[in-house]
Amino acid sequence: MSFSLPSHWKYLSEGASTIVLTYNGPDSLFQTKILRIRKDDDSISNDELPLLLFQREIVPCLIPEQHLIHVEIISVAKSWLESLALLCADSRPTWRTDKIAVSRTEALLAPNLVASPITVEIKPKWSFLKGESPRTCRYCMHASTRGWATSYCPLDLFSSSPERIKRALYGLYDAWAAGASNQNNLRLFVGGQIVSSNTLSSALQNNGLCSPFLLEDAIRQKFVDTLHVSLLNVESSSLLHTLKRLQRTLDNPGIAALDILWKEIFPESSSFADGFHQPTLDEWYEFVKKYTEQNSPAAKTDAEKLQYHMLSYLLSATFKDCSIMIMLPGLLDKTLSLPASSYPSRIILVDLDQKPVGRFRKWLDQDREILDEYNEMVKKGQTERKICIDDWVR
Ligand SMILES: O=P(O)(O)O[C@@H]1[C@@H](OP(=O)(O)O)[C@H](OP(=O)(O)O)[C@H](O)[C@H](OP(=O)(O)O)[C@H]1OP(=O)(O)O
Ligand SMILES: Nc1ncnc2c1ncn2[C@@H]1O[C@H](COP(=O)(O)OP(=O)(O)OP(=O)(O)O)[C@@H](O)[C@H]1O
Repeated sequence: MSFSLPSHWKYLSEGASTIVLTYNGPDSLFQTKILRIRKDDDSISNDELPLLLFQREIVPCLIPEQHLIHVEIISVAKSWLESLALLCADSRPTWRTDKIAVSRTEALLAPNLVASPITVEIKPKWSFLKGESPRTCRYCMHASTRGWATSYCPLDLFSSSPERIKRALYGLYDAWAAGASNQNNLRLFVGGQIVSSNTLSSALQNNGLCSPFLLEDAIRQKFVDTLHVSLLNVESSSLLHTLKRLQRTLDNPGIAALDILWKEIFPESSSFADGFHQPTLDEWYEFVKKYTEQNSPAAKTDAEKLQYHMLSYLLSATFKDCSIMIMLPGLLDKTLSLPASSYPSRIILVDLDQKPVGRFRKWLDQDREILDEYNEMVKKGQTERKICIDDWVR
């Protein structure tokens, strides 16, 4: 990256582990790319290769290629990252206090998915009901315990009912429009820039995507209708169904059951998953082969069974935390010549990083905490128990 100036990169967005920038310089090599750089975190390794190989070799065994992007590794220098960190400091949300990991020597380049007239990013989260909480889904409990005002339920988004999908989209839009910036389930990009509810209307107008006379409520309606058509399209429905199946089946038998299994096999172990190593690429291959083969022989020993379920849960965590980027040619409009079949132009999954094994303990504790806290809130009358409907039939 030495030939690209840090000032050519513009902050776009970020998650818990990475910051993403778009290119605004003269080099055509980067003009269609984003740069994804890591923050100081509990990442699985100091170099990007294991993450890249996981995305290139393992994920495509489970997700059709047309919903994936090709990611490349590039070298970065410490001074270059330090300059970049300074340049993007003011653009970052104030509540993200973590820093760019300037000592890392590699970053990722990926196709820029927000270059469409409109890109919608949905982070759908968990699509299923868990045994420990047979009525309220994990997302809805977690949102309540965090004091989030939202009517979005992932089980609606992943349902087979067009009405429920529409309800989920209104829920996502309304929470986003209320400006809760730490609610990360919906992000909108217009003309390559991230937009807020305050800037949406002007961004749409400036990009010739809506008339100046369209009121806020009409934009909301049009936006939800456009997204609804896009998600009901065969390719999108099939992707949502695949994601739902992977999340659910890979999570089986669940983190609490895994903890029990762990204790049975390692009674001397001080803590759940303590000493469990990050799977190698070969171990991932072997796992995916067994998972995808219908008639694979059952694990022979308890240790093999544990290894299988640990990898399975680790992989489920990736799919429970990924985001969907939906690229749109504009807002659906009967006066435009574009047929409904052009919505979306593409639908891609991002953030398919391999999760670090150090998270197992966090996941076990967090699930318990969310469940206990939510039950307590219901008991104290601080919230009414939400009933989420899981319509999974295979
Ligand atoms: O545990 P969760 O469900 O809160 O998920 C975390 C996310 O929180 P969310 O609930 O989406 O606000 C969290 O997102 P935010 O920081 O809230 O944007 C991260 O995605 C985190 O994963 P990672 O650190 O990037 O590997 C996510 O952690 P993992 O559970 O995937 O380890
Ligand atoms: N290829 C891409 N093109 C455009 N924008 C992208 C692309 N990949 C990621 N982004 C944006 O950057 C943000 C952060 O990326 P990503 O989700 O991969 O980071 P993360 O730190 O792993 O996030 P999380 O906290 O959700 O796990 C995304 O939410 C999205 O807005």
